[in-house]
Amino acid sequence: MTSAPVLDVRSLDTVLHTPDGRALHVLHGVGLSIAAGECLGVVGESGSGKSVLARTVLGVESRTTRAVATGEIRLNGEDLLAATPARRAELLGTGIAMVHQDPMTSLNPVVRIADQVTESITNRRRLSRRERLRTAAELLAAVDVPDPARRARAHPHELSGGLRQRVGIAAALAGEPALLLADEPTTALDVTVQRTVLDLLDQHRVERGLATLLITHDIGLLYGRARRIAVMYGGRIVETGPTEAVTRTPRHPYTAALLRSVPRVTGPLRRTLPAIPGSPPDLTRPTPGCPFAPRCERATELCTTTAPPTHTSADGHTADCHFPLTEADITTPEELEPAA
Ligand SMILES: Nc1ncnc2c1ncn2[C@@H]1O[C@H](COP(=O)(O)OP(=O)(O)OP(=O)(O)O)[C@@H](O)[C@H]1O
Repeated sequence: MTSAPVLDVRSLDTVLHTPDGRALHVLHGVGLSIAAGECLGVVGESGSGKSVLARTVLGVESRTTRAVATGEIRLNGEDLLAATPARRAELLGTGIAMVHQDPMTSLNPVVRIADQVTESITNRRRLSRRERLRTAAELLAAVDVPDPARRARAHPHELSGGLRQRVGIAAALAGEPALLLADEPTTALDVTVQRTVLDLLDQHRVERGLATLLITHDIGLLYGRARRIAVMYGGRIVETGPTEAVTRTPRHPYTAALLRSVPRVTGPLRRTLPAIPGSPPDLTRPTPGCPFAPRCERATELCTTTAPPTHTSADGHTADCHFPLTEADITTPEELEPAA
């Protein structure tokens, strides 16, 4: 990569302080970077810390839980963890924008679409009602919302789920951010609508040179979209590298298990999907070793007592594991076909 990354995260730890007085150490030493126009796919099971990572980068907390982040988050070189609250607020929408899982929860039901789509613009300068409607219609047209002038006057409940997600994307793009965080942006949508929404995100990423962090629990969605993948487990990035390398020759046993649980699209019509035995780590009981050890077939005592080293290949493929898989161990390539 020659250009400086748009997003550069190093040694990021996030601890959540819950209203009942617990301190949950969710993110551990997370590092990643995304260049302009690049899509990084972040994949992992439920509870692996993907959303906490996105919220930490965005700089927003849930209403009840205070988040304390340490390490480095740089946006075009600017140290966000050292930025003032006023500066972070200024960057919301204009530097970093987020597309949420369920647009019904991120859109305000009683506010007209035009006012929501133009919010990151009107936060900075006044627009007349007529200007808001015209700008919103342009933004909606750019994300292929049919009849945009009429939709700009509507409220969220008057639109289908797919159109609401397009409104969410229009609102995210309105402030011309450098970085887009998309947290399971199509989970709430029908399978047929999912692809068109992901294609739309791809189109704007390429056209605008947007750095995109695409969060999903479905590794199959990332084929052909993400140049690189980061696999999260227990709040850590346990494997990362070019999509092709990570999916064809996974090094971490967790990634291999995740890949085995992707539905195959060739061969016999149905087979039972292997779930990964065991459950995700309990954040209230941190382990000194590898968080995946209790579920890993390859684990030895070393794995439960000692943090795993990072193995790095020349193509930037890394895996944090005492006993990474080798070519000889891998059985997934013949089984895996990119999701159609
Ligand atoms: N506001 C909160 N208060 C307490 N615990 C939280 C809060 N938000 C997240 N957590 C905990 O942090 C951990 C990581 O959660 P996170 O939502 O980031 O996972 P995820 O990988 O995004 O999962 P999913 O795919 O289900 O969205 C979980 O154990 C979760 O229970």
